[in-house]
Amino acid sequence: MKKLYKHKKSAIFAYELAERKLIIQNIFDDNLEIPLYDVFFRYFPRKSGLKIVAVDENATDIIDLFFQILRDVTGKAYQHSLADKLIVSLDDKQTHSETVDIITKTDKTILIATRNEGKTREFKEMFSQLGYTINNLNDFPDLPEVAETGMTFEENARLKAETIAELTGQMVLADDSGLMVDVLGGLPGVWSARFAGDNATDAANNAKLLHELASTAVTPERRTARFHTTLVVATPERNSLVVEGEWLGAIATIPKGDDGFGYDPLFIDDETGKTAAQMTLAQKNKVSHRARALKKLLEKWPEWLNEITR
Ligand SMILES: O=c1[nH]c(=O)c2ncn([C@@H]3O[C@H](COP(=O)(O)OP(=O)(O)OP(=O)(O)O)[C@@H](O)[C@H]3O)c2[nH]1
Ligand SMILES: [Mg+2]
Repeated sequence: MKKLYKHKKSAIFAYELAERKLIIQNIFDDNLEIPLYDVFFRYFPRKSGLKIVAVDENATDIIDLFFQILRDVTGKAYQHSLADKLIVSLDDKQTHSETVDIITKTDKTILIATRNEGKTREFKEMFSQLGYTINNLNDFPDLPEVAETGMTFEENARLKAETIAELTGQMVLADDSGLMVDVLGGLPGVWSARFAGDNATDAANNAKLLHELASTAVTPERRTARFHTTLVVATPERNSLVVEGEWLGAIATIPKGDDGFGYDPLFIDDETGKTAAQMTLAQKNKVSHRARALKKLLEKWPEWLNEITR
């Protein structure tokens, strides 16, 4: 996509001015480019006038921003005023007078259907850059435990997201994830949290993993593994949005590093040779299975959100 515009103050970029449709994107960090659903709007003429969908931003700010972009992109000094109608003028002549239908969503909180504080910390860091506050199920002690009875990551992520969305009436994001070790035929997989038994600690799961690999006399080349995440976003009234992400690596022979959670001290990143627990939160959030899945989610988000607001 051709980059048309760089906003002077914010890290906002405009792409693709085709069919009178403008998509604004933001830069998530150095590597990840995502549609910024937070400053997302669509501009398309309809019989009844112009429809602008502004999500999670003040609608008039978005309109001001739109005209600033229009001026920069066209090089023309468009002016506008917004009262009952949106009036657009160029060189003191009125060029447009249209009724405006503005839909603004201001809820900047996302409920993550998890009790895992390690996952939550990662989501908080990723979403804070988009101005979102994250809650998890530990903030809602009255909500019931959702049993992970599925045989796949998607089934479990759907169970968590869709059950909690039904119960709360809110938009809910769920993550089902796990470690898949090749020589163990993909185990612990969906059973990663329970590998050493129900309510197992991270230390017990790690010890069990090392034991399994030791007993099969696994050579270093045969210790390949991947982390997998399936994310599901659900609302009571829509089909859920499902994406996944994977991170390739290998299992260490001894734990290394103090950061992260779960199997992080044993998971060696293919690219850097560091364990996930030797990375800072910001480093892990650039390459992890969860970050990759979230990037895909944010790419699909505007279109999916637009279906909801119709
Ligand atoms: O070292 C790790 N770094 C990670 O980045 C990671 N992501 C997932 N995992 C492991 O996989 C289980 C998920 O199981 P899971 O998706 O059912 O989550 P969970 O039961 O812990 O919480 P909830 O979200 O279900 O409430 C977790 O407990 C961890 O053992 C990870 N380990
Ligand atoms: Mg779980």
